[in-house]
Amino acid sequence: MFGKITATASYVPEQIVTNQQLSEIMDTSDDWIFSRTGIKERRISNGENTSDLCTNVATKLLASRGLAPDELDFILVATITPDFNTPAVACQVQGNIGAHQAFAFDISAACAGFVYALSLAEKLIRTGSKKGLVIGGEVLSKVLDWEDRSTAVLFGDGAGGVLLEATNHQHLLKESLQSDGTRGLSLTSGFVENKNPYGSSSTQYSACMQMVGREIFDFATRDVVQSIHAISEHESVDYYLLHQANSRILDKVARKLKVPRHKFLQNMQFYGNTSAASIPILLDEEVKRGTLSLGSGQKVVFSGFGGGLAWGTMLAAL
Ligand SMILES: O=C(O)C1CCN(c2ccc(-c3cc(CO)ccc3Cl)cn2)CC1
Repeated sequence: MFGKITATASYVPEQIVTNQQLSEIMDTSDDWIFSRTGIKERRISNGENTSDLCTNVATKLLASRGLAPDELDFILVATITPDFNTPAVACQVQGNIGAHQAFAFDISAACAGFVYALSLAEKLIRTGSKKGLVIGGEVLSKVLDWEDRSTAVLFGDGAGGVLLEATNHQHLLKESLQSDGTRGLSLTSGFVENKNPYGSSSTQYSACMQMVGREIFDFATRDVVQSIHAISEHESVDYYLLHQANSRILDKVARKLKVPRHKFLQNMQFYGNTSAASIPILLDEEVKRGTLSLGSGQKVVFSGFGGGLAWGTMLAAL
C-alpha cells in the first residue's frame, strides 16, 4: 500500500501583526521588510500554544473526511516550538481529539520537518498503517528575540497538515532527505543552559532564535536547488511548494532551475516564515482556492529547508 493525501487543513492565530506595527517597536520599516523578504504581515499568537494550533488542524482534517478520531493509526507533528519537551505535541493532540488507537510523536527537522514527517508517514502506511495525520505547527513568536530586528521580522505562528490514507497507487513518487550538522550553528533556537549545582553553567548559546542569514540564504540557493533539480528533472511539474522563508529565494531558485516563477506558489506575504508549518499552510490554501486539487494527479514538488541544517524534497502526484 501507498500513502495518499486525502485532506488538507490549516489554522493560524487570529492576531495579525503588520510590518508597520513592528516598525513601531523596533528599528525597521515596512519597505525594508517587504523589499528584502516579501513579507507584509504575520500571525502572532495571543494565548495559543503549538498544541492548540495543531489540535485545530487535526479537528479540521477529521471533519473534512467525516472520520472518527479512533480511526487514526498515527499522528506525526513536525515542530521546533513544542509546548513541552515532553509530552510531545503529537501526544497532546492525540489526547485532545481522543484518537485512542493512534501512536503519536514529534519530529524536529525545523523547516524541513513537514517533508521529513510526510516521508516517514508514507513508510508507516507501506508497513501496515491505514490512516494518519501529518501536521507542521509552530509558535515561533515565543522563541524570537523581539529586540533583534534581523530575526523578529521574519517569522510567524501557524499550523497546517494533511490526512494520509492507504491506497493501491503510489502518489508520493520521489524523495530526498538530507542533513548537514557541520553547518548547524548557522540557525539555532532553544538552547537550554545547564544550571546544575555540580557543573559550571556556561551560557554558550541563546534560547532565542539566532540565524546567520547569509549562510542560510546561500544554503537555500545552492544545496536546496540541487535537491529540487535531482527530484524534478525529466518530470513535468505543475507547481512547486517551497518553504516560505523569503520571496527572493523563490525568485533565485526559479531562475536557477529555469522554471517560470508563477509555478512557485507563495503566501509568505501574509504569514512570514512559519518553519515546519509553511508548506502545509500553503498547500491547504492553494487547495481551498482551487489552484491544486486532491485526486487530480497534478504533479507538485514539496521542498523544506532550514535548521539542522536539514532539507527535504518530495515529488507527489495529488
Ligand atoms: O536581505 C537581508 O538583509 C536579509 C538577509 C537574510 N534573510 C533571510 C535569510 C535566510 C532566510 C531563511 C530562513 C530559514 C529558516 O526557516 C530557511 C531558509 C531561509 Cl532562505 C530568510 N531570510 C532575510 C533578509
